[in-house]
Amino acid sequence: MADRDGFIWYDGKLVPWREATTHVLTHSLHYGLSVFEGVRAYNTVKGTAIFRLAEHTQRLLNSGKIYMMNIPYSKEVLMEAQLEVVRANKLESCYLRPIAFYGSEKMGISTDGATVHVAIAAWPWGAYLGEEALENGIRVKTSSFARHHVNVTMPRAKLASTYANSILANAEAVEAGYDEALLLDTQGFVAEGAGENLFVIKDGAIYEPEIASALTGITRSSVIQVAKEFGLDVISKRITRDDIYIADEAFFTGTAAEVTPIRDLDNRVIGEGKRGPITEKLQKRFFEIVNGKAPEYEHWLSFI
Ligand SMILES: Cc1[nH+]cc(COP(=O)(O)O)c(CN[C@@H](CCC(=O)O)C(=O)O)c1O
Repeated sequence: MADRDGFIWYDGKLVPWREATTHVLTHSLHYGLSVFEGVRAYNTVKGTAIFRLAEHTQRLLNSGKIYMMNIPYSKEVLMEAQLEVVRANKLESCYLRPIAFYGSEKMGISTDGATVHVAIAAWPWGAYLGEEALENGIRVKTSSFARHHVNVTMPRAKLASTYANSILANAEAVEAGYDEALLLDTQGFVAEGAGENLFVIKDGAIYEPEIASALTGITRSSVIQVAKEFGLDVISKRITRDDIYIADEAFFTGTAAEVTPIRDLDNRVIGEGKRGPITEKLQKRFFEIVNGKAPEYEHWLSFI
C-alpha cells in the first residue's frame, strides 16, 4: 500500500502518498490506541459522492472522545478533507480511511506529551468479500474467540486495537476454509462479524443481535431505514448461533462488506444456501441508494 502515486491528507494538508509516513516509535503503533473510519465513495449517476460522510466523521470524533483523544480538527474540516482526498486522487469510487493516532513524540503508556496526528487516505476497493459473494453469499464460521466484553474495549468506538480480535477470528475462519468469522459475546450470544454487523431473517421478520458489544454500524442503520421502507421493522434481540442455523436468511452489513448474504454458518446451510429474497430486496435498494438512484436518500450522499 505504501508504494503508489497519489496524495494523502496528513495533519491538515495533502502530501505525496509515499511521504505520508511515521516513525517506528509512533505511540499508537506500540500501544494500539488509534481510532479510524472506513468510508466509501461511489460513482453515482450524478457523479462521485461519499456515502454518509457526516455520520462517519461524527463517529470518528466520537471514537476519539470515548478514548480521550483530542482530535485537533473540526467535523467540518474533516468532512472537507475527505472530499479533497477523493478529488486530489481523481477517484470515481473508492474506500477512504481516516485515522487519528498518537505520534512518536514520547514512549510509555501515558499519551501525555504525544501529539494527535490525522491522516486520510483513499484507494479503489471493490467487493470486500469478493464480487461473487454479493450474489452467492459467503460461508461463515463461529469464532472460538469472543468479542470483547464491553468493559474491555468500548464498542461504540472504532479503535484500532479492537481489530487484533477480528484478525484472529478472521484468520481462524479462513484457515478452516470459510470466508469470514462470526463472533459471540462473552456470554455466548451472537455479537457481529469480524468486520461487519449481522442481520437474520426468519418467517418474514428481520432480527439483529442486541447491539451491546457490536459496533453501531452505519450500513446497519442504513439497512434498518431501508427495511422500514418495506414495512419491516428490525427486531433487536439476543440471538444464539443456532438461531442462525435454522434461519431462512442471514447477511452481513458494513462499509467494506456492503450487504453480503451468508449462505452457511458452521456447515449448516442457511435457508436455500444462497442469497434470500428479502436480503436481495434490501441489497438491491441499498445499491440503488449508494448509486444515487433514490432521490429520497440523496441527503446521504456528499458529492465531491
Ligand atoms: C467490527 C465491525 N462491526 C461492524 C462494522 C460495520 O460498520 P459500518 O462500516 O459503519 O457499517 C465494521 C466496519 N468494518 C470496516 C473495516 C473493514 C476493514 O477490513 O478494514 C469497514 O467495513 O469499513 C466493523 O469493523
